[in-house]
Amino acid sequence: MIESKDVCLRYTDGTMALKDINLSVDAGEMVYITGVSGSGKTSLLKLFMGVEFPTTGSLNVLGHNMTKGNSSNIRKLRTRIGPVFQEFRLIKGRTALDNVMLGMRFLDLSPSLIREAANDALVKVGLKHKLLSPVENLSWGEGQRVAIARAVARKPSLILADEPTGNLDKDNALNILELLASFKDDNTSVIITTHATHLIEYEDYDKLIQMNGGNIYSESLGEAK
Ligand SMILES: Nc1ncnc2c1ncn2[C@@H]1O[C@H](COP(=O)(O)OP(=O)(O)OP(=O)(O)O)[C@@H](O)[C@H]1O
Repeated sequence: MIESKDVCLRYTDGTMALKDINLSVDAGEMVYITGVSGSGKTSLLKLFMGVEFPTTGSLNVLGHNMTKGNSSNIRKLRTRIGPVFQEFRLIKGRTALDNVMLGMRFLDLSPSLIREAANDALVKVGLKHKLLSPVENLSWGEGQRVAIARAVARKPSLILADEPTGNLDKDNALNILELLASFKDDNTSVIITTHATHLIEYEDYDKLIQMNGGNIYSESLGEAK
C-alpha cells in the first residue's frame, strides 16, 4: 500500500519537516502515527495524498510513484484515498447527505448509487437521524462523523485520518478511533495520526509509529499483528 525509502521533505521556506522516513504499510493494516505538535505527522499524510512530494527519497502509494509532475495520476490515486481532515472541510449550507455525496462526485458511479452509498455511510457512523440536517447545525462530533462518512463512502483502499480525536472527551475519542478501525479490512488500510497516545493502549492496531522532529524514532507492532 505504502512504501517509503529515505524520504525527506523540505518546504519552500527551508523547513525540513521530514527526514529519512522509512516505513511500509500493508493492505488491511491499522497504523497509528503519533508525536508532539510539529513532529511531522500532517506532513507525512500530505505526502501520502500527493499534496506535497518528497524532496529526496522514494515513495510509492497504492502503486503510484509519488513524484512531482504526474498530476493526472495523482488525481486518479486520490479517488482511492479517503481523507479525514483536521478541520473537516464540510460545505456549509448543505446537508450531511449532500456533503457525503459531493465527496463522491468524481467517481464513475450513477447518481442513485452515490446516494445509496452516502446514505449507508452516514447510517454506519450513527447519523441516520441527521441525514438531512445542514452541517452547520451539527455538533462538532457529529460534523466529524460526517467527515468520516464522506471518507469511507467511496470505499477507499486507504483511509487517512489527521488528528480525528481533536478535542473530544475520552469516551467520544475512543468511539471515533473504534469507528475508524472498523473500516479496516483486507483491502483497506487505516492510518490515524494523533498526539493522544494515552488512548492508543486501548486499541487494536498493527503498527505504532512514533515521530519526533521529522524523524521516526520508534516503530512497534500492536496486538492486531
Ligand atoms: N507549508 C509549510 N511550510 C513550511 N513549514 C511547514 C509547512 N507545513 C508545516 N510546516 C512545518 O513542518 C513541521 C511539521 O509540521 P506538521 O504540520 O507536519 O506537524 P504535526 O506533527 O502534524 O503537527 P500538529 O500535531 O500540530 O498538526 C513544523 O515545523 C511546521 O511548522
